[in-house]
Amino acid sequence: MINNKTNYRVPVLTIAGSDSSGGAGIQADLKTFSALKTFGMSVITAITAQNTRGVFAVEEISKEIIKKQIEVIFEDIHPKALKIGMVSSPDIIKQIADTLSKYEVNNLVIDPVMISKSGYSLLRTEAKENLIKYLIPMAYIITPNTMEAEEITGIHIENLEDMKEAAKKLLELGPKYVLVKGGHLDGDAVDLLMGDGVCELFESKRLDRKNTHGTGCTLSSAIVTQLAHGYDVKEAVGNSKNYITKAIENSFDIGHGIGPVHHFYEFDKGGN
Ligand SMILES: Nc1ncnc2c1ncn2[C@@H]1O[C@H](COP(=O)(O)OP(=O)(O)O)[C@@H](O)[C@H]1O
Ligand SMILES: Cc1ncc(COP(=O)(O)O)c(N)n1
Repeated sequence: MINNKTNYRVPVLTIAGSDSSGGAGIQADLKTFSALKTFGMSVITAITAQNTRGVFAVEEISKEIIKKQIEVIFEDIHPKALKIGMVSSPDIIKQIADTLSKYEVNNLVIDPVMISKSGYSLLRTEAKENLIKYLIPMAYIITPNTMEAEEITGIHIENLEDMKEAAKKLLELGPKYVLVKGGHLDGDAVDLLMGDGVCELFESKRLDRKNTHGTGCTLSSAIVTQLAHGYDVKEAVGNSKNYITKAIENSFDIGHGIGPVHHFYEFDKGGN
């Protein structure tokens, strides 16, 4: 995954919420960006008071400062790839879409975060419509888990066939590719990539681990880094699936609830 395409100076961006306990959200994104040898930047959309046991409060950031953060980044350090994670309100979603539309946006990964592993709603009910109408059509790739794919498409997902049906419906909303993550189904952890003539499965053994806080954030951030390094969509998803599998395998107990996955910062001579 780290080879002559790696360039530690490649700028990447996350637009997401802060997780005070460091396992998910902006913190997971920046850790992944660093571990996968890119220069991470952030636009914070909300502050959550969160730990491994749950989310206890959420305060949304004003849409004016969200707009300003995006503008000053794009007018100075143009990201090679970016992701959008937790965005809880319809107004903030619209603001982000309007602001991004002023710039050339490449490699936009959208992780349509809805509910935390601990069961807290991170997307207001009335925000779903704007997510579908304004943000999803701008994406290069969206990465819903099965519950998010169900919520957006109305298709009940129990198996791979259902995942395929949902992926087709999600593509009709406008993103170039869809990765439906099968982490919440029974059996092996199988993710389905679909779009632009591609239909491919990315599989790993299901790991018996309780500490999966931040898996979705980490996977979508890894995809951002691989796109920024110049990999095509299949390589980017494949490399990222390997990274998240290793990160879950090495996840660890910290705190009293659902602990985080492990990020890898080993020195590697492959980059420049
Ligand atoms: N127990 C597990 N063992 C192996 N891989 C897993 C496990 N749980 C999730 N994954 C993988 O982690 C990634 C994130 O998936 P998922 O947990 O479904 O997303 P989210 O965090 O958005 O709910 C996917 O690649 C999924 O297949
Ligand atoms: C700020 C923020 N963003 C995203 C998640 C989802 O992560 P998970 O599903 O692992 O709880 C989270 N818990 N907090």
